[in-house]
Amino acid sequence: MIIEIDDVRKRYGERNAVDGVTLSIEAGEFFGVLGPNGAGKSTLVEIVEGLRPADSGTVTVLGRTPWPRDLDLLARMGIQTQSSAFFTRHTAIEHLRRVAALHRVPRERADEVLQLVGLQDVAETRVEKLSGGQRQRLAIASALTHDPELLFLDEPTAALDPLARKQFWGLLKTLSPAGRTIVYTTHHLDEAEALCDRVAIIQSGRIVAVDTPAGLRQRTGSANLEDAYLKLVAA
Ligand SMILES: Nc1ncnc2c1ncn2[C@@H]1O[C@H](COP(=O)(O)OP(=O)(O)OP(=O)(O)O)[C@@H](O)[C@H]1O
Repeated sequence: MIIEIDDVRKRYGERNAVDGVTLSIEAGEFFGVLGPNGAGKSTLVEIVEGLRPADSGTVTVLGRTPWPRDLDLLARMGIQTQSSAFFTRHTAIEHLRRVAALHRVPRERADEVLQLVGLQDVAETRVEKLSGGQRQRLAIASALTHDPELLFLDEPTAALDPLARKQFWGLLKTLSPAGRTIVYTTHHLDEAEALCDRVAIIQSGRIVAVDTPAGLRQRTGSANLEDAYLKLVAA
């Protein structure tokens, strides 16, 4: 298992943001984390990333404990967030070269990841001039620069129009070759259905279901994951 979460809890005042979650994610899985606003998805994922501590329970990531912060472990993870930081006055390629330098990987890796996310045509465009979709691609390229074994994606298609979003799926599908594990948080259930090997549905800090999209459809007698999700969170 790449990620093992055992009875993790996190409270903010009176609120149980994460309320006893136990979950394992295998190497090479494209794993979706789904759930309503405020369900505790970000809190759980941030605990796994080592960005915040749990109150109780244990988390093991790549055989190590993410909190207190483990720099060796961080070097093996790529994290794309909604607020991914950019060197905005740089061009796209300069930005990626800075990121490559921070990770101490060869400069050429910047060109590789630029190409991987399809941004070669805007290599010399300043980051602040990129469109929302191009920035999303750049955020993913940044998270991939050091070729992490484990990649966290937080709503990578949030800023995209419906057509661009579908086109983006092609890119997302290429991100998990060679056993890379992906933990992917989203509200887009069609996307989760198209991309994820398994998903966890979280509600009020607890796991409602963990299964393949097909398993959830079958279990709930639903035509698609969105219907299955709506039945499960309403139950
Ligand atoms: N730093 C914090 N301080 C206090 N409460 C917090 C903090 N972070 C999250 N919460 C609360 O914990 C609960 C879970 O929030 P979290 O952001 O993990 O949910 P989420 O599932 O990621 O939601 P969304 O889909 O809206 O991003 C919410 O009630 C939220 O208000």
